[in-house]
Formats: sequence, C-alpha cells, structure tokens
Amino acid sequence: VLHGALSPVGGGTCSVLLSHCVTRVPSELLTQSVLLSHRATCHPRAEELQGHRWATFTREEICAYQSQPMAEMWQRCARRVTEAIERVVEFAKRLRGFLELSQHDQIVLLKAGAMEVVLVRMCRAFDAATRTVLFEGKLAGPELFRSLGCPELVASIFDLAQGLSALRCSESELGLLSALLLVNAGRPWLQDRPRVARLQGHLDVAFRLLLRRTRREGLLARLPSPGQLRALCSQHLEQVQAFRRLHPGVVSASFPPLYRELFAADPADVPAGTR
Ligand SMILES: N#Cc1cc2c(cc1C(F)(C(F)(F)F)C(F)(F)F)CC[C@H]1N(C(=O)[C@H]3CC[C@H](C(=O)O)CC3)CC[C@@]21S(=O)(=O)c1ccc(F)cc1
Repeated sequence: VLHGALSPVGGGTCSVLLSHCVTRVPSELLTQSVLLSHRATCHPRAEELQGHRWATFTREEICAYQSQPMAEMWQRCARRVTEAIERVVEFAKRLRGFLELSQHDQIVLLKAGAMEVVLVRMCRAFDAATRTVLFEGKLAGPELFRSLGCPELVASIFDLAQGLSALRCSESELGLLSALLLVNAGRPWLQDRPRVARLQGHLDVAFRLLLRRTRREGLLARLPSPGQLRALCSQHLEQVQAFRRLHPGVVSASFPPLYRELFAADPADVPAGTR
C-alpha cells in the first residue's frame, strides 16, 4: 500500500520543481517549502483552528463512545490513524529530496516515523486548558477512549500532546520537526544512509536557523526526546497486538490495509522476497 502511495504521480512534479529551484537558495526557502507542505497536509488547517470555539462532547455522547464495543472503537480510531498517516505520506512526498530517495528508503523512513509525526501533529488540535483533543468534530478528554482498553497509552498520548502544546510551536517549527522525524538517517534498515543524512543535514540547518532567527533556540531542549516518541510508538504496537489477541481476525478483516501494513504486518503478509 505504501509503495503505491509513493508512486511519484502528481506530487513528484511539485517536489522536482521545488528541488530544482530550492537547491541553489539559502535555507529560508527550504523552511518555506516545508511549511507549505505541512500546511497543505495538516487537518484541520491552521486557519480553522484559530478562533474556532470547538464544542465538547455532552455526557450522553461520551457515554455512547464509552459503551461502544472495543472492536468498534478500535476500528474507528484506526481509520483516523490511517487518514492521518495518508496525510503524512503526502507531506513526505512534498519534501524536497524525499522522492529522490530510493523507494525502499522512503518506505523505511515512513514505517519508522509516520506515527511519530501523527502524534506530534495531534498537539495542533489539543486544548491544554481542558486537556481535550479534537476527535470526530468535538473536543474529547481521555475518558472518551475508555472502550479502547488501553488507558495507559491514552494517558501517555495526552501527556505528550499536553507537553507539546505548552511549547506553543509555530506551524514552521512543527513542519520542520515533522520533516526531521521522517528524514532520520539513524533509522534501521536504510540502504543509502549517507544520502538520507545529507537531506537530514539540510533540514537540521534550516531548523536551527529558523530557531535563531525567531530567538527560539531554547525550544530544542524542551522538545520530546526521540526515546519518548519511540516508547509511545512501541506502546502503541503492544496495544495493537493486545487488541488482536483479544479479537482475532478483526484487524485483518476490517482495519485499513495501510494500518495493517504499518502496525500489524503478519509474517505471512510479508512478500516472500523480503522474508
Ligand atoms: N487507533 C488509534 C489511535 C488513534 C489516534 C491516536 C492514537 C491511537 C492509538 F494509540 C490508540 F487507539 F490506542 F489510542 C493507537 F491505535 F494508535 F494505538 C493518537 C492520534 C489521533 N489522531 C490525531 O490526533 C490526528 C493527528 C493528525 C491530524 C492531521 O492529519 O493533521 C489529524 C488528527 C489520529 C488518530 C488518533 S485519534 O484521534 O483517534 C485518538 C485516539 C486516542 C486518543 F487518546 C486520542 C486521539
């Protein structure tokens, strides 16, 4: 599924166009192109988030979510994860140089980093005052997700969103942070590590120059550590496995293919050639 989503139709031209003009210009334009890609692939868009007073769920609505069968709630949330990841794939395709990496390395970087970007993007629609997050059109607290059966994971997700929203990151900061979560030469299984490291270096310089220009150097020390994000993503994988044991067959029968490929790949699913 990822392979198909990365086919350089459409998105490819825009990144080739940008890559042609951007390679000869200082990092400010790299920051501009990352910001454009971020804005174009986030949901809701920044304009919709500002000023909009989002409603919170009523007690009845929360009870309705809490009495959803576990499988039903997991399917709903997995669909939303998948939609969010599809937007992260689109973001990656628009990153200067990403589509020029080998398909293998593009998939390796997305498999390792897409969920981290989704979790970081979540803070855009998080309301720190009420500790609620936008979910299906209204603001939801952690208790709404009770029927998922993974209260610690939900609590950790809310803690991350709380911590990130306290940093009051700009869209440019979130865009460059997301790009650096994806373009990470330290990921395992990369074929052309030096090439990823070069692209990562350009993004790192652009991020540091942005922080210096805006006098936000202190942000770097306060961002979630790679270990924190990695721990969250492995907690997530554990919970998906726990859910599958409780409800065998539901994931393979009714979860989106992209979700299964990223988070629930059976050994049987892996194409013979790469086993
Ligand atoms: N199924 C799910 C699942 C789904 C989601 C998250 C975690 C899980 C799991 F952690 C679970 F369920 F265990 F909590 C899981 F499954 F991953 F393990 C966190 C990111 C959330 N999310 C977003 O916030 C996106 C961010 C990107 C944004 C954009 O595209 O710009 C759109 C909204 C996508 C799905 C969503 S969610 O909204 O369903 C949600 C679910 C539980 C929760 F406590 C808070 C939110």
